[in-house]
Amino acid sequence: MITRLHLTVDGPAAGPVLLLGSSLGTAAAMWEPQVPALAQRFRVIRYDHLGHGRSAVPPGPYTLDLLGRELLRTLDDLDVPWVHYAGLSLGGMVGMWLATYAPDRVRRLALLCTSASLGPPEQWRERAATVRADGLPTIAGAVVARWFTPAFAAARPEVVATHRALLTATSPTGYAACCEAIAAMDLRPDLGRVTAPTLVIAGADDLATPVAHAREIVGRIPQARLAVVDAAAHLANVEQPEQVCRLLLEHFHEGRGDR
Ligand SMILES: O=C(O)CC1=CCC(=O)O1
Repeated sequence: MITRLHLTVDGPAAGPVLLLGSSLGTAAAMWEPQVPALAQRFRVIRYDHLGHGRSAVPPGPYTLDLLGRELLRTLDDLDVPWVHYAGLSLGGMVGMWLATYAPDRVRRLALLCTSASLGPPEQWRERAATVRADGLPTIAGAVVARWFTPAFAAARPEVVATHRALLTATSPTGYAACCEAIAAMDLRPDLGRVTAPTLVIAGADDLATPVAHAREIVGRIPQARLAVVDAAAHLANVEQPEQVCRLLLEHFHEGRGDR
């Protein structure tokens, strides 16, 4: 099977693989602030979720199980036995799925600005219906307002515009189908199966996936610890690029002797 996921690959061919998963309504470009530093040590593979970026857009609804299995098939296609994994928001949800149901494939895990259960489901189904009917520009203002703090948005309007453009370039079909995956998701009961040492990063000002959601994940994954990044909303890796990069490098570098 040829993978349906679009991949962007950087770094040394022989380096340990670090897989990066992006948030709902973005794509590989979301990780630009971290890639140059990460790619010095790791084979960095950024994938676009199904229905996002340059990946295939099958008709929805999707489930976390579908998104996770698609990624697992991609690793099989690439003959990659295990990865380090970092994912933000939807990327973190898929990372939790992978580390829960294929624990041998994930050596170290970083979960950024994410949640194991992000209700209420009706709101996600309504968002999906709105996007299918009226397109992404209808919701872009409200969504992007949660991606950055007001201070950052005022200081860096060009960064906000770049990320808004990622959102509005996303397929409405793919976006809506992923909203339905989030609506139906509850990863909490099985998080105890995760064996990978896990770093959970939360943005102190994240209204989309508040710090309490990060604490819940830390409470359920056996070897997890929390880092809260100040002056950061939902796209914490964009708003505080150096701090997040340092946290990721430390976490994945600590794993150089694992297994
Ligand atoms: O789009 C949002 O409101 C926040 C979000 C939830 C999952 C994700 O990837 O982003």
